[in-house]
Amino acid sequence: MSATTEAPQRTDVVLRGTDVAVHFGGVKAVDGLSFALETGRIFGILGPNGSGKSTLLAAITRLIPLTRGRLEIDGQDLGALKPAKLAGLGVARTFQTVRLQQELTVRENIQLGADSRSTRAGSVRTGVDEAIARTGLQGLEEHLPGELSYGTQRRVEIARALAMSPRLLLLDEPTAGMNKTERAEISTLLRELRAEGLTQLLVEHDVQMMVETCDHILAMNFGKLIAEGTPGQVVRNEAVQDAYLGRKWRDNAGDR
Ligand SMILES: Nc1ncnc2c1ncn2[C@@H]1O[C@H](COP(=O)(O)OP(=O)(O)OP(=O)(O)O)[C@@H](O)[C@H]1O
Repeated sequence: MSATTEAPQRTDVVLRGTDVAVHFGGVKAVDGLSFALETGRIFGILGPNGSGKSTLLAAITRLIPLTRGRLEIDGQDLGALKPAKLAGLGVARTFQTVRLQQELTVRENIQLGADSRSTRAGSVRTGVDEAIARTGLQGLEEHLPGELSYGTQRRVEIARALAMSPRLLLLDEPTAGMNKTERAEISTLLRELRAEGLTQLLVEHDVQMMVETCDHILAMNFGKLIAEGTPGQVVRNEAVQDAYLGRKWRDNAGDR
């Protein structure tokens, strides 16, 4: 890992969840999660399909109400906040399926992010041109999303989120549809942003990418936390291997 992608040593909590639960009738999509995301670190959520990862992100962004528990950004209770106020708190996200304005160009989509920019202390300032450059979209600014590959559209989503100058960036499978080289580029970008102090929460099925990118991983199954720790600790955890990874990761996790 290069010096520019090291995690800064800070300990203040950006997002805290206490006994967070989201139930859909009898389905306990998220069921009593407690966690603390400290400033300037990359947190990952690992788990099989249906384990509650996207529901947790939706709860954090106030798209789905909590059944129980509490979420706080910088100590402020999210339950009392309208979803539209989240950008002002510096929370930006990308979605599992691309959600770009199809009739707007790449630049115009990214400008939308800049228009809802956070002015909050601790946010990472990124202008529209810088967001375009950092996500490798130069030359594509005047294209419509439909003219771009799926992987490139996902980069536009990341650029739009960066243009919001976030303090907390939530990424739901940001590298889905990307090839190995593109995934490595995104991993490098996320680690550069971490070095600038940006706290990130990453949901991703590519375990290798998670191991290489994250400082701390929360592993979920059936809405509950089954393990957490460094990537190495989590991929060596037997419950995680049984639920999701398979045993090949036991001896193959590296030292992280
Ligand atoms: N709006 C909803 N209404 C009812 N059940 C839902 C709703 N959204 C999610 N669920 C259920 O909640 C559980 C958790 O789903 P969720 O999409 O959060 O899992 P996930 O870990 O993100 O899965 P994937 O990896 O496939 O994206 C699943 O059983 C799902 O069917």
